[in-house]
Amino acid sequence: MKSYVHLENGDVFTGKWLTEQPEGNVTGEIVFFTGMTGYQEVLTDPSYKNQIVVFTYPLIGNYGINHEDFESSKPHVAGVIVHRGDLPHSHYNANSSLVQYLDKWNIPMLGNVDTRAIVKRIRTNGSMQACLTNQADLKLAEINHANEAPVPVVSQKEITVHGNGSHHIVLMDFGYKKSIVNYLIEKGCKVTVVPYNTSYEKIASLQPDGILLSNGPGDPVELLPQIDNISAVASAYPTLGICLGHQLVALAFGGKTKKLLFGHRGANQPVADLVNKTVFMTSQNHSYVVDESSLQQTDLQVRFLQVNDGSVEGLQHAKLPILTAQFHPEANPGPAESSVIFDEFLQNVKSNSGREKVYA
Ligand SMILES: NC(=O)CC[C@H](N)C(=O)O
Repeated sequence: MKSYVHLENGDVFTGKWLTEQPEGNVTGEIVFFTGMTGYQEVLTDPSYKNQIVVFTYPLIGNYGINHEDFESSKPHVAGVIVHRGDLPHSHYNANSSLVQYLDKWNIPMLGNVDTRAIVKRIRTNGSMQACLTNQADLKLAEINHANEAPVPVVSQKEITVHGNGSHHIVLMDFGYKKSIVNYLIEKGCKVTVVPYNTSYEKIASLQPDGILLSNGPGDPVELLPQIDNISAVASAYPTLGICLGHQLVALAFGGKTKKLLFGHRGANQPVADLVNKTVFMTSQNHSYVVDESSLQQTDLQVRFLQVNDGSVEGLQHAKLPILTAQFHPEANPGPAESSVIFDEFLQNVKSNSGREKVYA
């Protein structure tokens, strides 16, 4: 039976279900990921909540699914589009196939799709809404189905503590990837993960040495009701913002964000560090960027730039120990060379230790 990918602009592509076929139509924003590997991390990164991911590498699933590479406890993507995704897998660490894993969570995967043609269309028309379905004809309203704001759904509801190192980092969870916590623990931190809307007062009562504003799904502007709280927290402690966390710092200190035509998602995105005069390869997954022109009247300075399109990839504050990265210094999937960002953050944490916590 033929199945279809309908794009918001009217384009239709055919495919075949490689997983159980879904009960109804599956809608979401269609985006593409260019890494050759890393599908397990992508599927379980909460930043992909409500998105349909097209994998550009034509052979997905060939090393199966293992116990170690999850970025959270379950997959968050709305659907998956591949060229081939059901060939037998082989890896010493694998304990299920990609198809078995997706079926367990009722996430549909459409295969035999001309993924290159879809990606070319997204690159021209921009990211858009899409629908995976058995129906050859669909009305635009059925494709343009709005999804609920994703951060309140993916952020954890309880406070949890991880590791027992000597630097205490409070991570505000907008949809965090496990690798961020693992990195901090490896570097000698105790990490307290708190829900995205935890108040400044509650965070202060935890006596953090530093704050990590995590990655997460959706448009940063959806979190404007939280922005005064985020500003109070970031102004009071050495802070590192990653991806959505970076965008939230920009909004909290007077900057603006805007949507890229088709986003950056992959494992070979070059970034220039304007302070250290270096270029490194990074792992990325974002649709939105900080608008450089909006930073002029603020205390935020551009620290990192995308080499391919010149967009803002990170910031530092002129007076406060605040550092941000649009890319993922924790990598997973992808190159780990930008993990030095964690060292710089922890240096800020150490330099601040023993001082009054509140700068104001
Ligand atoms: N990985 C992220 O944190 C993504 C940030 C934001 N949701 C974006 O798409 O730009």
